[in-house]
Amino acid sequence: MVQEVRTEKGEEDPYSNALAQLASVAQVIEIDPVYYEMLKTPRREIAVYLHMKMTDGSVKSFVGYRIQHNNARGPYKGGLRYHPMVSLSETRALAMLMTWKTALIDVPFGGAKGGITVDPAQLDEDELEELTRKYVDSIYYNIGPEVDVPAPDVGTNPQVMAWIMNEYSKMKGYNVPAVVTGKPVELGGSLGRKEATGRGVAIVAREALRAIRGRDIKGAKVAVQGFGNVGSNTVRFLMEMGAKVVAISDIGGGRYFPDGVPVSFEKLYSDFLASGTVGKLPYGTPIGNEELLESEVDVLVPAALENQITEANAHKIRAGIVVEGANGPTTPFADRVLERNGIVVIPDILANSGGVLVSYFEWVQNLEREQWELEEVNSKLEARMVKAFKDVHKMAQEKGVSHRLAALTLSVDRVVKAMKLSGWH
Ligand SMILES: NC(=O)C1=CN([C@@H]2O[C@H](COP(=O)(O)OP(=O)(O)OC[C@H]3O[C@@H](n4cnc5c(N)ncnc54)[C@H](O)[C@@H]3O)[C@@H](O)[C@H]2O)C=CC1
Ligand SMILES: O=C(O)CCC(=O)C(=O)O
Repeated sequence: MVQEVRTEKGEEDPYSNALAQLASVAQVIEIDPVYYEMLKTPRREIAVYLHMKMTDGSVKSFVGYRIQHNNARGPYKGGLRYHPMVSLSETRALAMLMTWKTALIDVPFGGAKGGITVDPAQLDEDELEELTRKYVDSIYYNIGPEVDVPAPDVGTNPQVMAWIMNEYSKMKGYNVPAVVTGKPVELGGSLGRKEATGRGVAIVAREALRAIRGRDIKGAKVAVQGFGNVGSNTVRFLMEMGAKVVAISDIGGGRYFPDGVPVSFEKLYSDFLASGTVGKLPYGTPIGNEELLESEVDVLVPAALENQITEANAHKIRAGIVVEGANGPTTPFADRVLERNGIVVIPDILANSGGVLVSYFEWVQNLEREQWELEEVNSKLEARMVKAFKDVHKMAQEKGVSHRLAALTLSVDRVVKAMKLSGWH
């Protein structure tokens, strides 16, 4: 028993929830106690303090993390988050989720996550670049194409990835595109990576609705919370599939469209950019975040942050299925309530794995100095997402367990096998 690992208490502590998920797997398959103990904690935790001279001459300090959970199946892999609520517990939990996600979608990576506790909207472009470069300088010895490969997450984007690549490459003395994924295409990023997570969420929603409810995605009513990279692309591909997107939201508010979004996705997105938030779109009726989550739809996609479906609102959810675009949007308590109410949850590690899958494609392209056509990326993404869904669905049916437990069980089993074969003990 590792005594120093303490977690905050409460339903919404991300690391406690990640540990609870791991414990649930141990009820389904036998996990050698040595490996179970190893999986409960990350292999390495890095905390760095970044001191910055701001544009106005003041000095500010920020804390950044890189948590490396497991690398039995390959280099550590996972996104980098810039958000004021970034914490050690959250980053630990997200790193563990990445280990399960890479195993489930079966790419040769382990799991990691990084973050800086900062509101990027409060920094100007120069400050953001400087902060990113300082972070890279501080974790330089612990990242690299064969070591740990960061990628975008909440509050970061291809530009931030470009700075990471450049700072790392400067220190190496030569160009190292494979140190990071989600880069701009001009710098070796993969075609299709930016849209990949949302595309994958839409594919999994389509498959799940068909397999579980016997319904076609065409005409199905959908609500999507969050309109960033994942949320907006999920809306885009669901609209392309003919779904009726009746509610969308972001941090600035939401909009309800009883008959579906009344304009094309391109128009919706340009109106969103012009108004700066979904809450100020010139059409649709205003809808609150809670109301959106509780709307009566075939598919609900939480695609913002953790802990959106909790003890407080789980009993009010009226969706047919919940497809987790975000990481950790449903607490374990809420999971049980939804299951009892017959609402199927398609878990994060399956639903949003399209992002890391195309990150893997990007890494391969970088190592081989190749650029794949968009069609090749998208058709590989489609095939792998459909297969992953089918594997999880089959396991859920055979074992009579939730899709989350089936997905976690498949993943943990693969990671434990890799640890065992490598002789970890
Ligand atoms: N970017 C990626 O490729 C991947 C992201 N994810 C997960 O998807 C989720 C979203 O990530 P991104 O779209 O990349 O981040 P983002 O920073 O691009 O967008 C986040 C969105 O959530 C909204 N939001 C924040 N708080 C909200 C609230 N209380 N109510 C409604 N909306 C709120 C923001 O306004 C924004 O629209 C996160 O959980 C992330 O870890 C998972 C897999 C890959
Ligand atoms: O693309 C990646 O490497 C990881 C993206 C990520 O952070 C996630 O899937 O949660």
